[in-house]
Amino acid sequence: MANIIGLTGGIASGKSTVSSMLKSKGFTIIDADIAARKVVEKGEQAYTKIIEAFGRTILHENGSIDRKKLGEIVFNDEKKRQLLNGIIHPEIRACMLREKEDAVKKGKQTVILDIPLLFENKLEWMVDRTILVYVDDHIQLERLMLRNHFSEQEAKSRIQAQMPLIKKRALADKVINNNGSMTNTLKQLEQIIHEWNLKP
Ligand SMILES: CC(C)(COP(=O)(O)OP(=O)(O)OC[C@H]1O[C@@H](n2cnc3c(N)ncnc32)[C@H](O)[C@@H]1O)[C@@H](O)C(=O)NCCC(=O)NCCS
Ligand SMILES: Nc1ncnc2c1ncn2[C@@H]1O[C@H](COP(=O)(O)OP(=O)(O)OP(=O)(O)O)[C@@H](O)[C@H]1O
Repeated sequence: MANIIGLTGGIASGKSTVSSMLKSKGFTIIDADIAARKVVEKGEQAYTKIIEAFGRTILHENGSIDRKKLGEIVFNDEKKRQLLNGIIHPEIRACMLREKEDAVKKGKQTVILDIPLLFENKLEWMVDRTILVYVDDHIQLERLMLRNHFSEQEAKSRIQAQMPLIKKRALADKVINNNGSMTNTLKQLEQIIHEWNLKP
């Protein structure tokens, strides 16, 4: 039986950083943000539904979805965000479950599902155990502004679209505190791998 681990956190809390560490140890990662990009490629079902719902003004000239434009709309309007979520989330889940099954069939002993909205969307059923990558609010805000070149307002509207990390802490099986150095984060991750006896 493979171990299915849910890796979650908040925007810019450090999930990709932790998932890179896991990848370099040979673990298989299935990333919801990557699935979200695949399922909206030109010609996919969700692509057509998004145009029907949001109009052609959210497209680049080449017909692909302008993520910056769509992001500005949905992170400033909860109803529109829910409209997008309703279109895209079922497709993301189906895509991730297919990839997970493929990995299990290939004999992987552990499969990591990196899902930012795992707790918001009550997706605990998809995984056996959960790891939360946590940071304090002010560090999350700083790192998000720095990484995405967002204004404070832009960063806050994205953070506020998610369940506060402090609430997620209470729901996770393990918490990695990513306030400190990457080395410190790696140490905490290695402790969990050891404790849960995870093998790629
Ligand atoms: C709105 C979109 C086009 C913005 O694209 P952009 O390239 O700027 O951001 P990206 O997709 O890399 O997401 C970055 C982070 O934003 C957060 N986020 C994205 N979508 C949402 C959402 N609907 N609600 C809350 N947080 C979200 C996540 O923490 C994610 O890791 C895109 O995020 C999207 O299609 N979102 C809907 C799908 C979704 O919920 N994805 C999250 C993973 S399930
Ligand atoms: N321990 C750390 N010390 C300093 N900077 C860090 C640390 N961990 C992550 N970062 C930086 O913070 C930013 C956010 O980290 P990362 O991209 O891993 O978060 P994420 O949770 O995957 O974000 P998102 O879900 O929004 O893509 C990145 O620029 C990353 O390099």
